[in-house]
Amino acid sequence: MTVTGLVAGYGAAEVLHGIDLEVGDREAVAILGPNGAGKSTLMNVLSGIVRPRAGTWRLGDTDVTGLPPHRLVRAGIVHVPEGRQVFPQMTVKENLLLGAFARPDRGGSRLAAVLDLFPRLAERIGQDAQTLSGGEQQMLAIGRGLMAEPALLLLDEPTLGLAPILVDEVLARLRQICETFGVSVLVAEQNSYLAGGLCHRFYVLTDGSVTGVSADVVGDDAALMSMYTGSGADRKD
Ligand SMILES: Nc1ncnc2c1ncn2[C@@H]1O[C@H](COP(=O)(O)OP(=O)(O)OP(=O)(O)O)[C@@H](O)[C@H]1O
Repeated sequence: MTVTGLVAGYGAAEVLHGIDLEVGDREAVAILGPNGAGKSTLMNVLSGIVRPRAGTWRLGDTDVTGLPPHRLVRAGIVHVPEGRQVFPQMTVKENLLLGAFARPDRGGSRLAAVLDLFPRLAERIGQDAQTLSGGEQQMLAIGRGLMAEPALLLLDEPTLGLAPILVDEVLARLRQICETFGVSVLVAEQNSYLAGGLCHRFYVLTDGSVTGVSADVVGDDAALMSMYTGSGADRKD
């Protein structure tokens, strides 16, 4: 995906002032940034929930700028929003099959691949989603996103509020998602150390703009903090 000059906001407030970024095929790319930087706004624009004021985004050769959410899903952009939004009174299997609504003919084979990726879900296939732990619900939300056969998966803070052991288990799947499913991933995270070892490339979102940074900067708390607070840091050019 290639995003160019994306501007978005709410009412009088402009939150994104011209975002340029790139996610390559089968790449896991992280958007890092402090609270309120605009990470969710970016995800919501790219998935059609918030309308942009300017800018374009393309998936491969296709201009998908401003399409409504259901058409973006069909085009291959699938959003797993912050907060593990599963259907609580439906089973794990029902939640997963709902994710395949755009491609019902291929739901069965996809289900097997998702259950291979998350064996915890396979063990709980008939259980209501509301009875899963927080980490298992997050796996279910990601699994449901994969059921739609995305080309690009947008993950908004997938580790928020999870116990450390489940954080590792969820994030360890990122590379596997790219490699096994042939999917590109754009993941928004506040915690750089979580994304550091797992993503291929990194951007920092501050003041409504993004800057590409190297893994070294991501691993350097002081450098990141100075970017977050606007006191300058190493750029990767
Ligand atoms: N629906 C909305 N209406 C008005 N302002 C909004 C709305 N959603 C977000 N904002 C504002 O836009 C700014 C960016 O918010 P956003 O949720 O995109 O940031 P974020 O980086 O995802 O933050 P966090 O890490 O805390 O989730 C904030 O100032 C927020 O108050």
